[in-house]
Amino acid sequence: MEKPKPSGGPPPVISVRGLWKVFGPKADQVPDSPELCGLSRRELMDKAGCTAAVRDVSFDVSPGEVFVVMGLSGSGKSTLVRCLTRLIEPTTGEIVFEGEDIRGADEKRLRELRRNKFSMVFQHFGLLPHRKVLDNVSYGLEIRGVGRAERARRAMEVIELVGLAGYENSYPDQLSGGMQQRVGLARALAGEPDVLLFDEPFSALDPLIRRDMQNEVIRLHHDLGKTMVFITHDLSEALKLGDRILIMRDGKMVQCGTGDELVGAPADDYVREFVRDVPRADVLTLRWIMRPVQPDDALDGPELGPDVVIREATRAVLAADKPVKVVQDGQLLGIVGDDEILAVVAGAEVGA
Ligand SMILES: Nc1ncnc2c1ncn2[C@@H]1O[C@H](COP(=O)(O)OP(=O)(O)OP(=O)(O)O)[C@@H](O)[C@H]1O
Repeated sequence: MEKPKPSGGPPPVISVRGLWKVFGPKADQVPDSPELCGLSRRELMDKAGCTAAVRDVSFDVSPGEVFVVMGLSGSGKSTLVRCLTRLIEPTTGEIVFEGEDIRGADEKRLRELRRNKFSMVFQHFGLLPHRKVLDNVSYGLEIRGVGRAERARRAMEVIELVGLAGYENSYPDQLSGGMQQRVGLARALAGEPDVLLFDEPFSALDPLIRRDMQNEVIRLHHDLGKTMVFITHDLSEALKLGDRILIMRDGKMVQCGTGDELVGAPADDYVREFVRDVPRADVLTLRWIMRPVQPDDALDGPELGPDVVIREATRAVLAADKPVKVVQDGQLLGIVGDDEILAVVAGAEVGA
């Protein structure tokens, strides 16, 4: 099991350890059986009639983080995220949310958590067709027993936030797909959840609308700072939105890291293949290409931080007649010159 790295930051919002979800008649036996665990997907089905959708996954989500779960169809993304709120009951493992053991929660507490702490945004919006936008957005508040006037006030607030003011009295089928997904977003935000869970919310939208919606999520995240867990099978979406990305394959976590870690140091051939076509200069930072200082290096060149993306540093490095010093907190970490920049821009592999 890959151990999550300890972090010196605030305690995680969600902490998952050794999580398994196995479907099938002998599900409980699989996690503890080295023999069954060692079987391929096909063999496990033939031998025990089981599918291990999530296999021994561990990770932490930090407050305010956009945490992306990525993988091909069937890799276990939806099952993993549904296990977080026990919409799907895990087979074994630990899930701690804001310090509370979710697996120990009774039905009543789970309902409270799902209503008040988590909100989910789905691919197929899940809007109620006979209700106006305003009433769709305030539906969760209604279930919570919030009064009519307060519901309407809060719903209008989030309708404005997602750019739908003027459409509050429309019905869902009068709106485009992108607008319907904005209603889904507004509905998720209305209850002021601590965590937003997105299950491939933009997969059904056409590319331009999809880009708008991605930007909308970035803007909302910037404005509201909510913790988000976002499922996608699209690497460019993952890189655009995710502070960190967990890559799944056949239920297992293959790698969990920042976009530049996945691109600069893929854990295996599977991840390497995934990130192969990503333009390195757009994702990697100077940290990945700096070289140690040599005795004859001129040290009176310009300074840049190690987290500057190579694409943004290219002009400054090439324009300077001395190598650029990579400096953090007053400490010289390394040097970047024309050669290092050109090697990446020309497509050489870094860290592979
Ligand atoms: N209720 C279920 N019963 C049996 N097997 C299931 C069930 N739900 C999911 N699975 C299996 O678990 C595996 C993971 O499915 P899951 O839907 O989590 O993957 P995914 O990565 O979200 O895929 P997609 O992108 O297609 O939604 C698949 O092999 C799927 O067939």
